[in-house]
Amino acid sequence: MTGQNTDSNAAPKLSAHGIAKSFDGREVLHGISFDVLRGEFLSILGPSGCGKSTILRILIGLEHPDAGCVLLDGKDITDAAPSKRHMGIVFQDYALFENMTVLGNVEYALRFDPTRRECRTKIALEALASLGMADYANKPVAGLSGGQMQRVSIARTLALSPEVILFDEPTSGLDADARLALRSQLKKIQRDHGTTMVFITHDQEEAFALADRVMVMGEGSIHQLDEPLRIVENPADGYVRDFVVSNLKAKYDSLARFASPLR
Ligand SMILES: Nc1ncnc2c1ncn2[C@@H]1O[C@H](COP(=O)(O)OP(=O)(O)OP(=O)(O)O)[C@@H](O)[C@H]1O
Repeated sequence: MTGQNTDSNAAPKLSAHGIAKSFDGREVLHGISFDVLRGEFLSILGPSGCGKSTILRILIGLEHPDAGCVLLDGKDITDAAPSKRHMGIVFQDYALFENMTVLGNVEYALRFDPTRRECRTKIALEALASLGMADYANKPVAGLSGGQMQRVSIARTLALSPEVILFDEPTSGLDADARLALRSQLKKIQRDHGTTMVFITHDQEEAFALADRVMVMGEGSIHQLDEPLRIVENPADGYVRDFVVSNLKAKYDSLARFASPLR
């Protein structure tokens, strides 16, 4: 694996060290280690079944690793409850209450936070505004498009001011226009809020369009972690070249404008 950190002086926000995980006697993660830098957008790219969601679930505490540890700001949180990790997660299927309004959904989680309960409507409206959904606040969720529902779901996570947001293929149910709109909103949130983001996808173009760095996974292991252009210019091995670079190149001949010739 190459290119762990772009700045060796930057303390990582989130780290995974030697994470291993088996299900039913089959090891699906083989001692994975990586850092996510403060305020960074890290895309985790890999084919279906390679272990992307399992990593995310371990980072947020929905699964416990068999070996290894998770650090947040250098502190071991491997055994901490998900609610104590200062992280939010956004799933592909939105997980909204369809019988409630847009505002009701975003306010819901804030009701359980004594420090924010009183001003939950203001916080929820600000989060919805960040996603361009403030005008929909009083509409029922049931009538929204998939892209709008996903934006509400992200606003609900953002309202809790997580230090890290994990995204589990949030665009895979959306059409091309909605995907593009959501991508630019995520980048804006990253810029405006300085939130550290980890985004998993099996779509090469999406991973490269969004990320400060991309982590390319094969079956349960990391092949390369680096900045997008560096991966394009210097794929670590044949797998990265075939799964990522050739794929991108086939999709976009224009890639040749900024990449050196593929070897
Ligand atoms: N709770 C579980 N019980 C048994 N097997 C599991 C469990 N969770 C994941 N797996 C298996 O672990 C492997 C990795 O799954 P994971 O969902 O992490 O992959 P993924 O890369 O996110 O795939 P996809 O892109 O299809 O969601 C798969 O073979 C999956 O079937």
